[in-house]
Amino acid sequence: DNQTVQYYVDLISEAYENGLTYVFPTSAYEYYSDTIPKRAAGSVAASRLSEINKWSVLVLEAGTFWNNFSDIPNMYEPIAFTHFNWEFNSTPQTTACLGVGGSTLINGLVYARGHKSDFDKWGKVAGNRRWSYETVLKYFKKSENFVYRDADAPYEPPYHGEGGDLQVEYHLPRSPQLNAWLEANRELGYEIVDYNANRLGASPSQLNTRNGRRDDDGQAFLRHARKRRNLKILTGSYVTKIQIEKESANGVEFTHKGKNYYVEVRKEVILSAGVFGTPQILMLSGVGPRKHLEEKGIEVIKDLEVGSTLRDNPTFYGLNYGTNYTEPIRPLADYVKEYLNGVGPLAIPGSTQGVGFYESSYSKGTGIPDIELMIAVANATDQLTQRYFSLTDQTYEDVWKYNNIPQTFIFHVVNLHAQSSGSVRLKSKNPFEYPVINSNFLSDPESRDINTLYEGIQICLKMGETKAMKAINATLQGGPLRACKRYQYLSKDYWYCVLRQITVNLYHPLGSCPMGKDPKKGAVVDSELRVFGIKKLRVADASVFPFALAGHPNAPTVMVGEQLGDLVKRAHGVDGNLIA
Ligand SMILES: Cc1cc2nc3c(=O)[nH]c(=O)nc-3n(C[C@H](O)[C@H](O)[C@H](O)COP(=O)(O)OP(=O)(O)OC[C@H]3O[C@@H](n4cnc5c(N)ncnc54)[C@H](O)[C@@H]3O)c2cc1C
Repeated sequence: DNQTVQYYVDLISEAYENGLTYVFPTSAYEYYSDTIPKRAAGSVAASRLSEINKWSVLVLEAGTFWNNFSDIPNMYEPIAFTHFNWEFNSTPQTTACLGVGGSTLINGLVYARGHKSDFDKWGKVAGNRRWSYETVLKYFKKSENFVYRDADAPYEPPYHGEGGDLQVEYHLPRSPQLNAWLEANRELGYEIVDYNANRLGASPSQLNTRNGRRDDDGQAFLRHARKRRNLKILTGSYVTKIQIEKESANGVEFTHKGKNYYVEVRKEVILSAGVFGTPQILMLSGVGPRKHLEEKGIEVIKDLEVGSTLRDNPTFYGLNYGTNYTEPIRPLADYVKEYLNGVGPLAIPGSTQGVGFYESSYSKGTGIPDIELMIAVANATDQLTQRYFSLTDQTYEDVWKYNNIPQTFIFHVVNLHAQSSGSVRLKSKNPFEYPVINSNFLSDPESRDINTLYEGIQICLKMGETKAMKAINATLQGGPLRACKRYQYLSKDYWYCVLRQITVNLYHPLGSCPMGKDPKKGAVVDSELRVFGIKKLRVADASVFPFALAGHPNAPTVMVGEQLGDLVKRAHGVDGNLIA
């Protein structure tokens, strides 16, 4: 009805307005309260463990539950300027000029699991076949509810699940730019494929939406489970330490509404605080690199390489194309009505309409993608974009400011298997200080990371030359970037300079507590997600990934949560209904 439409119009208008002046927190002191959303692996773990009704499960989460605003997928940028965002930042980068961090923002909802070869490698690194493709596919399918609502889109049923908690669907409708891009792919010999079936090629995006509304992991896995009497979710609870005695996790210290509490654990502590929160809590608890902990005055309980690796998918956002197609700009109320019917631009986060997976020269002929391209269409750039990526005024002016937004689309070039690795360290032993995050992008000695991104740019430029793209008069916009004016515009040197200026993360941090066989070689958890040398303590989140995958991390994080459920059940004598 009109009242509902107006409610959403106000919600969205206010968010855009507030975004321009919102002041970011710089520590959990200023910020931590009843405000941050819960998500990902922790939600899956809580859901699966509370299935056993004689077990009591307590979830400690710093934030709160989802709301009507977080449900709107394309509030992707504005929501970064609200209490939903921790706003972790990387240290200034020497190798890539932008070092935007950011963790528990509301995500881009692209459902892309990674390639089967990633998981077969993971199984080897872990020394356990439960992480190999054959097994993880069963977990992916268990979680998934694939709803096929675009009959023209590719779909390979053997790779998808139905009836699981997390919905996956294609967005509707497709834009003319997306169709032109899919056609450009065909012209260049790339197929239109179901990319979750381990294929190279392009497709409209598969998204975690439920009839156009965000289906975040909290809602997906706890919508029903939170009604269970043996599951208690205590929001606004900031975990400061795990109490470890005699190499065993006995309980958890946390702050709730200004008071400190200690909860004793009967079975196990499951740490799912994410790629920055998990290593921070472990180190505060005495589990981490000896030298670093001693420097911070923390008693060392277990010397492990916690936070010594940090990976992401470095991404180049700077390829904007103008076209002769003008996306009609309609009143916001129209878009809201579409959204309430499950379709339209508000239902597509970051306007990411299409994604494609490609080989660089490093992976040529293997069938394993290491480049991803994403196409975002009109409405995806504005002044919030500048704040979102912390772009300098000059870079913003050179690349974005003068584009005619309704005629523009953008290619994002993603390096899937980045070699560079950064770190997560404590600023101090004060648990409310944010950790020190160093992304360390484009730092690999062989320059493979930047070379791969450059090859991705070349694929985009070729796409821009296809008949399909010429038919909409696709023309590269913006530039030359003044910071790179010493190089000939569009030369190889120019692009390398641009890449060092505006490569940022894709908010896909992972791997700060990696799984492996040998703690002496940097592994923090074993193949059953147990922290080496500490009893009753497991980690279940994206920090356990051993390396970056050829996909987006949420689907594999959910898979980790599913594995956790089965591992804990088996360890405590529940055998029925387990996958592995
Ligand atoms: C902007 C953005 C876009 C993204 N786009 C995509 C995408 O399109 N597709 C995709 O697959 N992935 C995407 N991701 C990544 C994906 O969302 C994450 O990989 C995934 O959510 C990681 O889950 P996690 O369980 O490891 O941690 P998180 O989701 O970070 O969850 C950790 C939880 O722990 C809580 N916490 C942390 N510290 C404490 C503490 N001390 N006490 C209490 N609670 C604490 C946090 O509040 C949070 O709720 C994106 C992420 C962002 C930020």
